[in-house]
Amino acid sequence: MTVIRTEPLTATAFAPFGDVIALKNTPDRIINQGLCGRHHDLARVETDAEGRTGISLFDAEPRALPYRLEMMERHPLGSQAFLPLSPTSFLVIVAADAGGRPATPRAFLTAPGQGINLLRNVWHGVLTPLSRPGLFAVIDRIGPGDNLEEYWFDTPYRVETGP
Ligand SMILES: NC(=O)N[C@@H](O)C(=O)O
Ligand code: NI
Repeated sequence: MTVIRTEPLTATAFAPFGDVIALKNTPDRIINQGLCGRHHDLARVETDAEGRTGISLFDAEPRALPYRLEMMERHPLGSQAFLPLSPTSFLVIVAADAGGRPATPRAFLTAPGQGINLLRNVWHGVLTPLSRPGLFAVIDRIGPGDNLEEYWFDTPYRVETGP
């Protein structure tokens, strides 16, 4: 089984796949009579003309490392963002496309509280919390058509904690 080692999630490393959603060092705007910092426009939310962007809640069972990666998926019609509703770290697995299937995956561990936005049609593992509660706000495309493509690996990968 091929081993994938986790990397810390950074905006630069994740840029080809999407956005890291986290507080900036300083807010873009101070609003609400000076009582709130707005950290503005942090993610590239995408949808097709037939769809709309919706907000859902996912209550997911936690998994553990080492993690057996058997399948990756992508959403050809829109982006998908995951915002943890608790200060927990979760596992984010992504891959470039290689002729209609995932290339070698990369696995990132979020810092507690970091969220992510996956760009349209980016291969990814399903939401993978590593502790309870696995409660996330999910912002993604709602609409007609098939917005889910799955790829099942002949041989699973084993995702382990990085060096
Ligand atoms: N299927 C679904 O709504 N969730 C997945 O897309 C996922 O990325 O977890
Ligand atoms: Ni998804």
